[in-house]
Amino acid sequence: MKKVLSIAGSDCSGGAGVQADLKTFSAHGVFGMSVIVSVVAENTSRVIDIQDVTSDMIGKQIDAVFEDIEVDAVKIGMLSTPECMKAVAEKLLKYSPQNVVVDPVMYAKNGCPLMEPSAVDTLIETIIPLADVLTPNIPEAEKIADMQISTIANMEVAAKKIYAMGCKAVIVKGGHHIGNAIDILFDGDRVYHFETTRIDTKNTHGTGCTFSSAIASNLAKAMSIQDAVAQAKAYVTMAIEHSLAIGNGCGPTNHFYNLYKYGLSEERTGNTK
Ligand SMILES: Nc1ncnc2c1ncn2[C@@H]1O[C@H](COP(=O)(O)OP(=O)(O)OP(=O)(O)O)[C@@H](O)[C@H]1O
Ligand SMILES: Cc1ncc(CO)c(N)n1
Repeated sequence: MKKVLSIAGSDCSGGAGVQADLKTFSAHGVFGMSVIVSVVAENTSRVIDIQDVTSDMIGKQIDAVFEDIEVDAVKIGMLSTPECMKAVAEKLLKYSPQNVVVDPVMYAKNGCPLMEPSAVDTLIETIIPLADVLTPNIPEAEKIADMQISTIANMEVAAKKIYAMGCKAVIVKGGHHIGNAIDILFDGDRVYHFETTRIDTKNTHGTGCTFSSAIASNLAKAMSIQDAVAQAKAYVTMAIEHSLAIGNGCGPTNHFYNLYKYGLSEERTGNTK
């Protein structure tokens, strides 16, 4: 069985962060592992508080995984401060895992900040160059590329600008745009569009975590980046289509529907060892 590690924040309400990542991994038939970088007291409506785990303890969790287990892909989510970023970057440089997907989380769906605004420079310097795939949403791409994005053409320019910062591929996600949900992938060579009709729901808490974890799972199974993104897009679309009206704010994506629909065939899990 392929093994995928999430390095991210904990969402106690279960819709985003490490919890969404582990649910996505299970639905993809890969073995999920987690390094908790921050404990977030949050729900579908608001973020109450953030407690970062110490750099030392972040490092020790990463050591614990890598000294014992072969990791096929890593998904990195919320890193709230430069200290958290440096702790993660140091260990990634040490272990140089394959298939690193970075979701540069800055805000929750309800608009609450999850990253210190001043940490963008450290993100660009230490984390982005380690990413095989970077998955910013539009507000995150605006901050990283330091430009406004209001059109698909702007999304393409931002993807190319961010690619030049040293990651191997960038997907600017269109969840925050109007009209169809269009994601733009730039792999240094070509621009690809992944488009679905927009689903009319407020229950989109954790869509970005779901999407990036699905990409990491697919890369672990040796798919090309293009195929990994195409299948992750299908996965997240279904998870939004069947999203759950849990809580009073933006409800979470639904992983069980995907599980039941596809089942866990040998072909789907990659192998049965
Ligand atoms: N209403 C929607 N209908 C269809 N697809 C959507 C919708 N909202 C988001 N998506 C898709 O979900 C994926 C995640 O994009 P999004 O921009 O929502 O991420 P995000 O803002 O980082 O999510 P979060 O911060 O809540 O984890 C993308 O593939 C995007 O196109
Ligand atoms: C812990 C955590 N990570 C990521 C997100 C983004 O949705 C969130 N709301 N909470």
